[in-house]
Amino acid sequence: MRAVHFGAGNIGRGFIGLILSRAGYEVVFSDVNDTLVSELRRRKQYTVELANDTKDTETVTNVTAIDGKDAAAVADAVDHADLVTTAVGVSILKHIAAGIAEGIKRRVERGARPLHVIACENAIGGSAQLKEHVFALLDEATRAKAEVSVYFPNAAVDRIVPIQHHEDPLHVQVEPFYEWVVDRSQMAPDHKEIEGILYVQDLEPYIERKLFTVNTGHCVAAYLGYVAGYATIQEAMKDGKVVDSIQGALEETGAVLVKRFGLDQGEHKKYISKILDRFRNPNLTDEVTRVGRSPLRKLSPNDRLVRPALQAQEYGIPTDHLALGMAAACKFDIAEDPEAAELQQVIRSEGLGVALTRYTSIPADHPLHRQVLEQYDIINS
Ligand SMILES: NC(=O)c1ccc[n+]([C@@H]2O[C@H](COP(=O)([O-])OP(=O)(O)OC[C@H]3O[C@@H](n4cnc5c(N)ncnc54)[C@H](O)[C@@H]3O)[C@@H](O)[C@H]2O)c1
Ligand SMILES: O=P(O)(O)OC[C@@H](O)[C@@H](O)[C@H](O)[C@H](O)CO
Repeated sequence: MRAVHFGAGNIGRGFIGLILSRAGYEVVFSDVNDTLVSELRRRKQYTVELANDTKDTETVTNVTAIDGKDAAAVADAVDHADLVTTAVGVSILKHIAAGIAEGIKRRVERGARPLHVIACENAIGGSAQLKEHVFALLDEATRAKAEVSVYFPNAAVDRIVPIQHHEDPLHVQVEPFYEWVVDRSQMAPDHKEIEGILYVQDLEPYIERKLFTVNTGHCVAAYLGYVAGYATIQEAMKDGKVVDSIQGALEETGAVLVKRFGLDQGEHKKYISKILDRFRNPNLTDEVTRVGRSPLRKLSPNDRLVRPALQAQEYGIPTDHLALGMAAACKFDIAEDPEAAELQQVIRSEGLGVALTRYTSIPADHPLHRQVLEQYDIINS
């Protein structure tokens, strides 16, 4: 069994590759980072260390890599894969679509077995987005055949994996917790189950609970942490004021989630508290620049701040803390982050109100828009 995984980065090596290798797959990573590719090809294994007191370490074996820039190699790998997964970043999905499309074309021509393609990105409908990019590149006849032989089940993935700073470029330190949930209703009827994946009939509550709790809380920690001058999430979590704001934001998203999905309030409270403990993990060093990265994506209408805030507004649930998170995102001034640089440039040249409407799609006359401007003024005062 061979899995082709796009993205040999932090979550690719530290989570997806590990689970697939444990389940008996040969894992072929496709990446554009030459060092990662050549080291994976040479050593065919790497180590994953848990961020616990005993630093438990596991060797992940039966792995190799191909150069993601080599279109022929990528298409060939997809053609001969039993499973395709990705963890490249949702905005990169369009760049890997051509290789996947070419591989699918060849599979369809030779009548290959059904294939699952699972995007393991932080987004609602990540695999569906990838499917759209891929199918746009197929001719009508191939599309019709792929429609019944290539499945793109959506997924939710949860494991905190910071930027790595080790001498060994393949070694990766991860938090002990993990959760990988896949939408069974979008899979081939006779699909094989992989140990380590939770298959569910309806992914919506899982992905929204994850994105609007773990990722909402995380980005509020990163943006407020940045504003307060902290370099890491762990430092920010020692500031009671920052923690109160995260807690407030998660109470707001929590009220939405409880209402939307009928979650048990007490259970959800425990879920929030477990997540705050994960952020505090003293064995991790997770930079606010990583967790806050790509603020335009994080401020986009379907992402972790705006979507739950708009839902909260509809339900009459307060949104002060989510608005504070959005305002703090607008203060995230990291020159090396192209989205942060763009946001700052637009705020400087056209003003916060214009920037906010452009990137969040919140109309200027919406109460949430006003609330974000107010919170921004409070931060500045
Ligand atoms: N790190 C985490 O804690 C975490 C947890 C859950 C989900 N995620 C999600 O997983 C995805 C990856 O995040 P990450 O933290 O591992 O990022 P990362 O930057 O460590 O890894 C991304 C990898 O993709 C590679 N890549 C870029 N363009 C490519 C291309 N065209 N073809 C093949 N590979 C390409 C990069 O070289 C890099 O190695 C994101 O969507 C992120 O939201 C991350
Ligand atoms: O990967 P992003 O940029 O969508 O979000 C940054 C972090 O919040 C994220 O990577 C978390 O560490 C992860 O989602 C935990 O499961």
